[in-house]
Amino acid sequence: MSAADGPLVVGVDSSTQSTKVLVVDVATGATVASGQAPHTVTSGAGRESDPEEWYRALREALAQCGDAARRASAVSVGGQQHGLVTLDAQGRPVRPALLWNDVRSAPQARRLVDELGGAKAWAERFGVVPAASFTVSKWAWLAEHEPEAARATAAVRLPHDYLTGRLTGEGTTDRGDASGTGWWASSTEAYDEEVLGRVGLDPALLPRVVAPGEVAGTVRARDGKLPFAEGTLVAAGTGDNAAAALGLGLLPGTPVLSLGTSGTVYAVSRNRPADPSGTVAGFADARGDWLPLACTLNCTLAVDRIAALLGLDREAVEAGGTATILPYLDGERTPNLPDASGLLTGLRHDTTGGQLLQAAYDGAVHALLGALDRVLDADADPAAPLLLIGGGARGTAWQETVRRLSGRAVQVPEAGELVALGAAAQAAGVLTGEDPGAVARRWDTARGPLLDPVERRDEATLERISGVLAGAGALLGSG
Ligand SMILES: Nc1ncnc2c1ncn2[C@@H]1O[C@H](COP(=O)(O)OP(=O)(O)O)[C@@H](O)[C@H]1O
Ligand SMILES: O=C(CO)[C@@H](O)[C@H](O)COP(=O)(O)O
Repeated sequence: MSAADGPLVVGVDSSTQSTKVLVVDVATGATVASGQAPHTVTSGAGRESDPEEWYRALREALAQCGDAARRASAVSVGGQQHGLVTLDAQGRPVRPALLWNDVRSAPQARRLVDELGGAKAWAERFGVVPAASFTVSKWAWLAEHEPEAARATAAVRLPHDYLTGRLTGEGTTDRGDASGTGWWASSTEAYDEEVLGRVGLDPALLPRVVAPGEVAGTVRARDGKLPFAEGTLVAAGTGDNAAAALGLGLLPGTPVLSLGTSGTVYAVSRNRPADPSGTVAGFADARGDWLPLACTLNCTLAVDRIAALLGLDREAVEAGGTATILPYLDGERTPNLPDASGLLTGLRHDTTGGQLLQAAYDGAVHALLGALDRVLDADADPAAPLLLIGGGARGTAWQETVRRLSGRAVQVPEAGELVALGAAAQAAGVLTGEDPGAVARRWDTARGPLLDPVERRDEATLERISGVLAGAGALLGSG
């Protein structure tokens, strides 16, 4: 933390496990204060969180920033993508939010794909093929299972829209987060009335899509519990992956691997993506380009859970052995196996606990690397380092697994909170008129150690995992 040279901005990351807040000096990019507060996520069949708790966590994290937050001139919120927030006429949640990793909506997703012309038609029109994660599938689930809650809903929001609305009192979103709903068509860059009609959602319930660089509103301190002065600028905000892309000042050709509750792999592209296999979601970014992205449901939490079951520290991995783990503890999205559970095979008398733990890391990274080339444009430089971010990027076992299985150079930015930093860059952009990507590059946010590529990628392990996956169809719920 350092003294500030310029005006201050606040960047917020409201992600699955917690809210993180940074107060950043616009002139230098230095973090002058930070805060963090946890969220509660239900376990069991679904994954739900109370949006009011996100707001309490935001206030708590801001309070930890002390006077610095009170001096901020602009604020922006990055949030976990896809979550369905349903509000009543008073703006209060009708029920807890259905989160991106809640797979109960898988049957509704499959039905929507069939009803609107199949996967290819969806990819071409919407950029995405609905999976359980997408908001449209969640609304269809709600309408079917809790029709009273659907009827009581006066406004539908994404997590970052909800928090932005608590700041401004207005219903807004941005193209980045809207592109993960399944009711925003990437081909027209607008809400799609046909799909909304199909799931019985009135377009009037949806937020206004704020254009890149436009202000969402200003702080209205209606409850007096926020540190911001009334009139503080509020930027559009965006989904957490699009915010991290801003935070890295990402340019086309550089891939990002994010290791958090979700694992994601993505790149910025000037070309609108349309992958009919559904592996790569053709999201919009927050600046006017595109963000082809693949996402897994099982990343750091799944590997930490397996370490806990083995009674091992998360770094206690050992090389060798023949074990394969598909760590699909929450079902899986990439590959699209919402009904799957974790699978262990190849166990021998001499298999060690450390080898099992390494197999869990390998299984978590395998699916992400399988999509790596598909998120990059054909002319991307294969020597460009992979940027490794998210909580897991701090771990040596994660870093070494990615190096060994990708064969690429890996760069680990020193800045830990790239989603919050991206939101801060967006807030700085509305203050100074700069492009947020250029702000992040000026702040040199991607700076960090560069780990050389390994001599030879570990193809044998990747092939073994692919083989297990191909042969385990019925066990994984796809047979
Ligand atoms: N030093 C570390 N080494 C490995 N993993 C870590 C480390 N610190 C945090 N993590 C992992 O980071 C995860 C949280 O990452 P984060 O990106 O903040 O998640 P999310 O954005 O989904 O809330 C935790 O599940 C934890 O396993
Ligand atoms: O669903 C996706 C991306 O499509 C996830 O990446 C969510 O956006 C949640 O992110 P984290 O909380 O794991 O950062």
